[in-house]
Amino acid sequence: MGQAFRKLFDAFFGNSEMRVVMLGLDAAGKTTILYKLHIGEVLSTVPTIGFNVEKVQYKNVMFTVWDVGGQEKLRPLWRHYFNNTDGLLFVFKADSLSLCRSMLSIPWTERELEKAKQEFQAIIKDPFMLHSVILVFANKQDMISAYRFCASVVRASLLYE
Ligand SMILES: Nc1nc2c(ncn2[C@@H]2O[C@H](COP(=O)(O)OP(=O)(O)OP(=O)(O)O)[C@@H](O)[C@H]2O)c(=O)[nH]1
Ligand SMILES: [Mg+2]
Repeated sequence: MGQAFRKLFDAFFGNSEMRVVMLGLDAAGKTTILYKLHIGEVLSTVPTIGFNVEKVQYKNVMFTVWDVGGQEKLRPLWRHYFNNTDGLLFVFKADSLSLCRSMLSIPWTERELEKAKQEFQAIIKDPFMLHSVILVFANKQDMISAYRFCASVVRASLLYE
């Protein structure tokens, strides 16, 4: 996880203040990531109603990171966070079980991944987001267990795409 954030942060390097908005479907892990970045610990979370915002210092850059609730009823509010945003961190659940279900065409997870893709595409088409740096973060990859082989096949095909 650290490497991916380091790359995002390096892309910004040279500026002193940056605004990042973190979006993704509910339970993707956004708030967990926010506090891991902020205090270096994994805290227990509750679903975000509204937003959390924290400042994260990396080298000479101060990032203001907005973590916005991802529940369906809250998604129409995402666009209010787009203005003046330098970076988008889009988080989706890439635990192996979800990916394997998707690969094996089990409908519930397919819809979830498809929904995440649709939401992501809508965000990056918004005029306020056209010049934002984007990082898409495949979270929950620690949840592998028996699905390891299936997951690596899915990951390989995602990378290929
Ligand atoms: N195994 C595992 N669990 C994770 C990971 N990241 C988050 N979780 C768990 O997933 C659940 C949801 O995490 P949150 O950070 O609250 O999710 P969120 O994206 O902020 O959800 P909303 O606020 O509803 O949009 C929590 O129980 C977390 O502990 C991860 O990388 N691995
Ligand atoms: Mg949250």
